[in-house]
Amino acid sequence: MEILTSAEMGRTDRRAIAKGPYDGYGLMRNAGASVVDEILARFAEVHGVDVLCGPGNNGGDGYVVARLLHERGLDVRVFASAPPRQGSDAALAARDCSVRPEPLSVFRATRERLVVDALFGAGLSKEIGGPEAEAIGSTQAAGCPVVAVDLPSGVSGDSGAILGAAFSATLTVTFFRAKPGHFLYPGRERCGAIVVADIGIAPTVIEGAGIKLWENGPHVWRSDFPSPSSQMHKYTRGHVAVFSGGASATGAARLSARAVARIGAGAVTMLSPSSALLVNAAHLTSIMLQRADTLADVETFVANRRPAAALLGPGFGVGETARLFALFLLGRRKGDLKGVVLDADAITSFAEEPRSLLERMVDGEMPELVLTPHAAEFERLFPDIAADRSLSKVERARAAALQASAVVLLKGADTVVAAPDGRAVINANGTPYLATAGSGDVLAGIIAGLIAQSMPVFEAAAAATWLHAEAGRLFGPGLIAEDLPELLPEVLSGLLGAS
Ligand SMILES: NC(=O)C1=CN([C@@H]2O[C@H](COP(=O)(O)OP(=O)(O)OC[C@H]3O[C@@H](n4cnc5c(N)ncnc54)[C@H](O)[C@@H]3O)[C@@H](O)[C@H]2O)[C@@H](O)CC1
Ligand SMILES: [K+]
Repeated sequence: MEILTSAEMGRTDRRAIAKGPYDGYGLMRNAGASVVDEILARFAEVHGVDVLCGPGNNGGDGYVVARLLHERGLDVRVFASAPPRQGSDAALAARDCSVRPEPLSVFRATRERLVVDALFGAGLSKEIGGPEAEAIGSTQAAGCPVVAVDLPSGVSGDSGAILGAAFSATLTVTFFRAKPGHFLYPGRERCGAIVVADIGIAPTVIEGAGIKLWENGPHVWRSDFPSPSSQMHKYTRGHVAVFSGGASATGAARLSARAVARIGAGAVTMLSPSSALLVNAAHLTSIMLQRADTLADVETFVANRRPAAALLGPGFGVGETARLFALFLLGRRKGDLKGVVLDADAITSFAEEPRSLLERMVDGEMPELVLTPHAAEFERLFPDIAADRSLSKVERARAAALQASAVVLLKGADTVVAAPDGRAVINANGTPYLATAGSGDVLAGIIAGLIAQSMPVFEAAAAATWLHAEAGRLFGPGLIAEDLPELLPEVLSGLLGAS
């Protein structure tokens, strides 16, 4: 489940070759064979295949595919953009392929034939132009199925960015492990279905290689996931403070509070300004309500009731009060308050003076901080990182996490969660139905609820992202944010086993 950058994959290939049993050409033959297996399984009705080969090892994989399909009696044509470098594995693969290559410039896609894209993979180093761009255009116009070898050519394996132009594949077969570009947009939508094929590289080859990026899923955080024991009472199951906005903006915090409760925290207190007490009281049942207008009110509450986690931001309003409350919470000791989740308005409140937030960590004894920005909020808090177009979404989240000594959850269809120590996950189980008002408030509540139950913060944020997306998928069309907390029990049953 690790995700490897191009450089990490290159090192892995070299290490695997050094360890054996496969040499470079052996791995290439396995790679080509795995692509052929997928083609035969999924495109049984196709009789004509056009294999487009680039000059590097991605093209080498293409020659293997062409040879194997030709040996099975399919009508195969090969179009090469340039010959492989002499002495390379790709040159061996081209030598062993009896289909004579034609120049890429004569290639015209037709609707009936399958295109195998083996122009560029991990080695894509500049914008695509010339005959390669024309081949992409012709394929797109024909609307024929496309199987991409390793990556759709034009998609950066490291960032998912499109360099000039890119194929839109029906299927992408990649090798050993997925790459960031398979999960990060816009690359992700160019990949079609993704198959990660075993090409004979032992998983032990990456042990000790310092891989710190994973596809998000229970394998990353399941062992830290809370499960209540019979000795617990409600406060040892975690008490969360959720801050409400004013009288006309209380819904967001109530959505958060509901999610905190549903994810298993033992108790939730809504801290509400006087102006909103009646509105909140009218809508809350098991969730406790406490008046909190001033910092003194919050101080008294925290001292007396000692919440394990706090969530500030949803519907709260942007301004001085949010900054004051946030900095007070972050100034506690970790022994008293495990973590603080700052979302939405609480993030925007620091846009004018981010330093007070980003430099708050004076020692490791302070509460952990989780920031949950969407792209615009991220840009407000981390303008320099957001402006650096050379960084992938994973690198942006990591840089921000390091700068803020916080777990940063950078939202989107490809949400990334990063920790200050460089660990990161990309989430891939989302659904477009999650893009609905209040969805983020629920997510923030799930995170706070898990932190209160003593889950480490990075794992809590990653787990919350995955559970939230599972709930969204479970509901499907017609989803509104109110549905999400109510679906958590079913998602949790699936995760924990209904016992
Ligand atoms: N032993 C290995 O290392 C293995 C590698 N494999 C394949 O090898 C691929 C990586 O091979 P390479 O590192 O040779 O890289 P690629 O084959 O992806 O591309 C490198 C070549 O393309 C040229 N190039 C890059 N961008 C270009 C552009 N925009 N326009 C024109 N030319 C451009 C480069 O100058 C270089 O000649 C993987 O994606 C995978 O498909 C697999 O065969 C498995 C084993
Ligand atoms: K490719």
